[in-house]
Amino acid sequence: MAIKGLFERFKKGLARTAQLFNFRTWFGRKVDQSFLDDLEARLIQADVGVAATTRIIDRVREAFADKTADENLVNFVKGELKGLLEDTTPGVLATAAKKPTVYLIAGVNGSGKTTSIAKLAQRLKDQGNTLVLAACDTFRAAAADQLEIWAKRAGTELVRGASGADPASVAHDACQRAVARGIDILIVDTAGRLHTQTHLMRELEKIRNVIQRLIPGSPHEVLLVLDGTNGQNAIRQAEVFTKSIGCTGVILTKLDGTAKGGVAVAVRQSMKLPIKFIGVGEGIEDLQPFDADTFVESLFE
Ligand SMILES: Nc1nc2c(ncn2[C@@H]2O[C@H](COP(=O)(O)OP(=O)(O)OP(=O)(O)O)[C@@H](O)[C@H]2O)c(=O)[nH]1
Repeated sequence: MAIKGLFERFKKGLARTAQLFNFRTWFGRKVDQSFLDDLEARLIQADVGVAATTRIIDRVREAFADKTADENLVNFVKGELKGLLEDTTPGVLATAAKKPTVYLIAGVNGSGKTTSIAKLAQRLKDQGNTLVLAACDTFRAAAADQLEIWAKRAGTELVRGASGADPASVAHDACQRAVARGIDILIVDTAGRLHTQTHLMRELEKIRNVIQRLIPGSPHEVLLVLDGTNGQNAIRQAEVFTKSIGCTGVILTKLDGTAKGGVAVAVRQSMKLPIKFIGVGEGIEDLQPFDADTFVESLFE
């Protein structure tokens, strides 16, 4: 997508968070303690996180104490946010030297996991890849049904098990099928809720081990889907999942429904996980490669 189109989409999707970054009304104010307190409150409200907020406030104090707030200050804050996001390669996912490439997708129920997989599958298919989707949430038949609908729509194959089947066995079948058919990419959906967290994490580890055994060097990405509207709670989820299955990146969803879009900074800072994609709407085209520059610029529009 052209940069302008991407920018417009980000801008529309991030409009609620952007309301908090409308600092132009503050132009002409003196950068004193009261100004810094107001700036701090906005950053915290946007869920940028305490550590990142403190750093930004300290840096603004250093550079602008007793000056007058103007465009330079806005550009300075933009620069700080971009720096904290440490973006490297927007939306780029690792690929296998020898196919299939495997992406394992995790996240709690309702985070937007299935929808994100559908959007990602469509994107990868449009790029000319062949795909297999594996529905490893065998506890909730509805989850596999939903994925099946999306798979049909995207014209990709789906592997699913009987209700209550061992999720690792579904992963096993999907790996075998992907290898046998010379498929480019296998995307593995997993359950997000079991009766205990320990059980859930153990199941995820088991799936991961099966994939690793059948397709050496995989999974090439373990993507954690986090609901942006959860703000700081998303960080806690990220900690639990990362500890258990070692995530490599994040898909941050539902940023269009929240003023807490600053959580992208908090996730990047506290978890050191790159944000690969963001969800800025329910449409299939609303999963966009995360780009720190575009993200920050659209917050200040
Ligand atoms: N506004 C908005 N809605 C989204 C976005 N991503 C997902 N959703 C919606 O969030 C709801 C939950 O998404 P699912 O994909 O079903 O979530 P899940 O994590 O797979 O949850 P289960 O299906 O319960 O396992 C759906 O109504 C999606 O349309 C987004 O970026 N923006």
